[in-house]
Formats: sequence, structure tokens, C-alpha cells
Amino acid sequence: MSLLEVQNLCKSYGALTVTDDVCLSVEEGELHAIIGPNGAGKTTLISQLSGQLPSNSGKVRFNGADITRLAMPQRVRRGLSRSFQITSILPAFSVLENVSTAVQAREGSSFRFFAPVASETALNDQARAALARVGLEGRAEVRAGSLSHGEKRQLELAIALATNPRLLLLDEPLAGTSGPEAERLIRVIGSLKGEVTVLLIEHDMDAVFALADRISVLVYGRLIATGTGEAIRADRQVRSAYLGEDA
Ligand SMILES: Nc1ncnc2c1ncn2[C@@H]1O[C@H](COP(=O)(O)OP(=O)(O)OP(=O)(O)O)[C@@H](O)[C@H]1O
Repeated sequence: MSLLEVQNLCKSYGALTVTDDVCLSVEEGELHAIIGPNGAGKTTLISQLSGQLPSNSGKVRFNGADITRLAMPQRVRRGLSRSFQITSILPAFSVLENVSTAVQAREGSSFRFFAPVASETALNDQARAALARVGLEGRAEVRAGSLSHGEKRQLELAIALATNPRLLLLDEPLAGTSGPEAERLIRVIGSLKGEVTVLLIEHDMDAVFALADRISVLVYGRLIATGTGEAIRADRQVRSAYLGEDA
């Protein structure tokens, strides 16, 4: 049984079909990347899987259960988390507070105003462990707004990891980074392999081919191929539809 099974998933906006009968499986422990040209529907698909966007039809099964109709918080509680974009970081709060607040909110206890000290400590420990996981432990007390762009991307990852996901959905985690910042993020994502199952959308092809166990190619909302990096590079349909080469 695959950890995630997507069956005939569809999403359209009026006459525009953005997710077109997508079938996809993600195995436990793998790092599976989805690539495709701009506007192919990658972000839409991830939003459908995270529960942010309802699907028109099709099924999503996670760990054997049908989660198609579950809202995002319920999916997070089952271990399916999406990393959140920089815009969701609270700049005036410390890096640690950003992680602990997110954990508290997503675990559904944000209204527990009088939390006992012990649970507060547990929360902070969980947050610190996530920060250490992405190499931000030394920045825990710093205001999130003063982090560099690359560090903010590390913080997004820490926030997602702090909920102990079994499957992590990453939407362009390298966006806006380059050089050493990008390399650090690639190392962090690579270090998750085997520990957390990852479904990754990324435009940086070097990163995708270096990190992914399998790659799926989405073009105009349709999955045209799934395979190892080697198989995808050699696929004639992929080369002509996506890489713009003559088949
Ligand atoms: N709310 C919406 N209403 C109408 N059309 C939308 C909506 N959201 C997305 N689309 C359209 O759906 C298509 C897929 O968009 P999506 O952002 O999922 O693609 P993408 O592959 O993630 O693109 P990129 O690589 O540029 O981020 C695009 O044509 C986009 O214009």
C-alpha cells in the first residue's frame, strides 16, 4: 500500500481544467518530485492534497484512509503537512515563537490560554528540535523578520516539520534562493530522506534530479510520466512536451 494514493483527481475553474484526471502514488520514505512548466497546475495539485482547495472529483487516500473530504487541520493531524510560504511567518515574533505558535495552532490547542508550564516546555522542546533539524537552532531568539531570505525558507521547513509529518508537501522550497543558501536548503531536504516522505514541487532542476527518488511530470494538468530521474530524462514525451525538444 502506498502512503499517498491519488485517484483520478480533477479541479477546474469554469471551463479551465487545472487538474486533469491525475493518478499518482507516493511510497513511504520516498522523495517524489513533481515538475512541469509554469501554469501546469503543480501548486493547485498540492493545495488539493493539503486540503486547502476542494477537488471536483477523484479520491485522495492517505495511509489507507479516504481523506478526500477532510479539511486541512484534520489532514495535518493525520500526518499530512504542507510547508507554508514566507508570507505566513510572523515577523515581529521570535523564530522559536513562530514554530511553537504554528504547532499549537495546527494541533488545535491555540485557545488553551492557561497551558500548564510542562506543556509549554514540551511545545518549546518540539519547536527547538524542528529548528535544529533545519540548522536554525542558533537563531531561535531572533526576530523572524530579521532573518535572511534563505533562513526564512529554513523556518518554513521547521514549522512544517514541527508537526511531525509523515508526508511533507513542499511547494518551491528553494524559491528566491541561490548559491550557499540554496545548497543549505538542498542539504536539509536531502537529510529528511528516509525519515519523512516528501512530495516536492521545485523549479530548480539540478535540485530535483539530485534529490528525487522518483519524478512525475505535469503538463496542462495531466501527469504525462512518472519515473526515476534517469527514466524521466530519457522519456521522449517529456523531452518534447516539457523540455521543448524535438521528440
Ligand atoms: N483561483 C483560480 N481561478 C482561476 N484560475 C486559476 C486559479 N488558480 C490557478 N488558476 C490557473 O490554473 C493554472 C495552474 O496554476 P498553478 O498555480 O497550479 O500552476 P503551477 O504549475 O503551480 O505554476 P507555477 O510553476 O508558475 O507556480 C494556471 O493556468 C492558473 O492561471
